Amino acid sequence: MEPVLDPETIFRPSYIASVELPLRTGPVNVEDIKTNLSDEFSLAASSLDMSQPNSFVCKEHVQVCLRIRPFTSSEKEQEFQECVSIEDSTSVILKAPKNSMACRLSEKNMGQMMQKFMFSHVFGPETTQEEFFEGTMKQPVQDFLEGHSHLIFTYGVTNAGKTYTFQGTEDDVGILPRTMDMLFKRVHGKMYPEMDLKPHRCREYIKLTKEQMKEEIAFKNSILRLTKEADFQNSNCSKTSDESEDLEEVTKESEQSITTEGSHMKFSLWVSFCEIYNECIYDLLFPITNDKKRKLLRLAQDIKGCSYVRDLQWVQISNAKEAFRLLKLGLKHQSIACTKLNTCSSRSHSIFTVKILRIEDSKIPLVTQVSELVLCDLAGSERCTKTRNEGDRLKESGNINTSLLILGKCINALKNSQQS
Ligand SMILES: Nc1ncnc2c1ncn2[C@@H]1O[C@H](COP(=O)(O)OP(=O)(O)OP(=O)(O)O)[C@@H](O)[C@H]1O
Repeated sequence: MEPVLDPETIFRPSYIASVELPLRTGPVNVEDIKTNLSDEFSLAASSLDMSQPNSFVCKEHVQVCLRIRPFTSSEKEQEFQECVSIEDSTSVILKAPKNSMACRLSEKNMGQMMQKFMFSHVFGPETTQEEFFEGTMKQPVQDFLEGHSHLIFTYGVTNAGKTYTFQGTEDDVGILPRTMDMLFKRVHGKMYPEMDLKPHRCREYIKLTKEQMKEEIAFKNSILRLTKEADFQNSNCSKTSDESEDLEEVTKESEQSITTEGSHMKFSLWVSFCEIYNECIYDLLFPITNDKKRKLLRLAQDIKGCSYVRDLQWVQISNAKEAFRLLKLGLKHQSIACTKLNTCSSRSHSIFTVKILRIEDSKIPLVTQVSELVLCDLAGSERCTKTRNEGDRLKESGNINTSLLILGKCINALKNSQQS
């Protein structure tokens, strides 16, 4: 069914923000999640050198890119096309839709109101998935491989195109599968073969005993077996590529593996996938307990005060295909429902995290660095018309507090990067 178009909400840009996290993140006070963060924002902003124009961007700690999706066929029939115009590669002009209340009011008072917005980069409707990946993700992925942590998130109201940008479609995959493909192409031939070193808490790692390693391998096998069952034939929401054929096209440059590392440097890659749904955190890779309930996870802090999700499963992956299989398994468990504008709307914030252990592979392997790449697809704030998951009582997401948790992480990163 075609969605009902609402002139007040028709301009639906989506944003992708990329935050470089400092090597050591400082404490995130879990209680702060419920506080008003506007003060924090101004604090972080005031600690920047504001004599520099646009100093967020100058220092390159935060990049905010705007992607404007093409109009759908039903939108084309409406008179919305003139609402947004791209001025140049970093700015857009917005006008209220002609028949909207905002337009009528502004015309009455002072003529049609226009607003200009600036971004790190603006991507127009003709931008392909490949071009968008090249323009936004290639550098962060490269930095990540060199040991810098990054937080990437898509942000926008329902139907803006966040999930399309994040996951993509079967024919044209989005930034997440492309990221995994680039990562594995780069570390090709340099994978650490054992599973004895595992990320732990925030940026730590642990050495597994032989017994623990066996358990780890058994767990990985059981998860991968589950992924075989996780096809999307019964789902209306098949959003990812089945196999990695499309990914062959990802940047030619990315096909070169890392050559700058010492010959003993190896990489161990681990992923986790969770969602925040109505303020509760669930593991998307291991969601069902014996009593068929989803296990609720909690935020915790390590001794340095860095926050992490306790008991979240980390799975070691050996190639991009394994990563896609885990992504698909997780998506099967994600909370999805209908909104007025999107029949297949993500109702939770999904967080896919990749951790890389850089390992000096000598007689006694030594982890020299743990870095993380956090990819969040934030739910658009909108009331649902019906839920997909039977028995769901809570039908709304886009929850303010959980969004603030992620924003809080950004602020924290900003503050720390000012200090360092
Ligand atoms: N760049 C694009 N090119 C073509 N189609 C797009 C593009 N971006 C989004 N779409 C289409 O627009 C619709 C809405 O996109 P999507 O589901 O990604 O929105 P969303 O922001 O994730 O919404 P929600 O928050 O409700 O989950 C989908 O049908 C999607 O295929």
